[in-house]
Amino acid sequence: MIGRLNHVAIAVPDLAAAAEQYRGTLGADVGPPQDEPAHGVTVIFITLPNTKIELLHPLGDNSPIAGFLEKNPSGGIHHICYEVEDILAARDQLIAKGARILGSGEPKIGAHGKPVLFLHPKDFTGTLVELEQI
Ligand SMILES: CC[C@H](C(=O)O)C(=O)SCCNC(=O)CCNC(=O)[C@H](O)C(C)(C)COP(=O)(O)OP(=O)(O)OC[C@H]1O[C@@H](n2cnc3c(N)ncnc32)[C@H](O)[C@@H]1OP(=O)(O)O
Ligand SMILES: [Co+2]
Repeated sequence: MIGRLNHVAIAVPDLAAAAEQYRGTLGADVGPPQDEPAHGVTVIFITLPNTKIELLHPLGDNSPIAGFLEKNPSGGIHHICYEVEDILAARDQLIAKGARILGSGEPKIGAHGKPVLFLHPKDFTGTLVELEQI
């Protein structure tokens, strides 16, 4: 079911400072900020040779990552995103195996313009898993 690692997401308290750390200190290829109001975040993608890092910062009053940053004020790894070929088929298989899909259960369009879903962290060894259809 899951394929390539699409990205590892890091929630950060200061997006500009984190971007400069990756650009200036780590010499990485850092993209521009992208507001994603439907997801309650602003994201910056960092392109690596074999995957991406997604820097996340809350956007708006009801960001789903606000609680995470309250518990982790310095920031931290927030989720991991795997690629799938058919997100609805993957969802239905996961539900049949007892996994919980977060939100309405219907995919939303993510930062790459592709459908994404999130799986409950308690079902996957304390790790928030995102699936992105490629
Ligand atoms: C623009 C799209 C972009 C893309 O890649 O395309 C994105 O990635 S958008 C990213 C932002 N959106 C989401 O994260 C959506 C899914 N997330 C959620 O719905 C929430 O964050 C949720 C439900 C996972 C957690 O919400 P909240 O922290 O408010 O709830 P709780 O405090 O009740 O947490 C329940 C339980 O889960 C633990 N938890 C929370 N976040 C994480 C995490 N990132 N990794 C691991 N565990 C997490 C939390 O500590 C609670 O555990 P407990 O033992 O009960 O304390
Ligand atoms: Co993501």
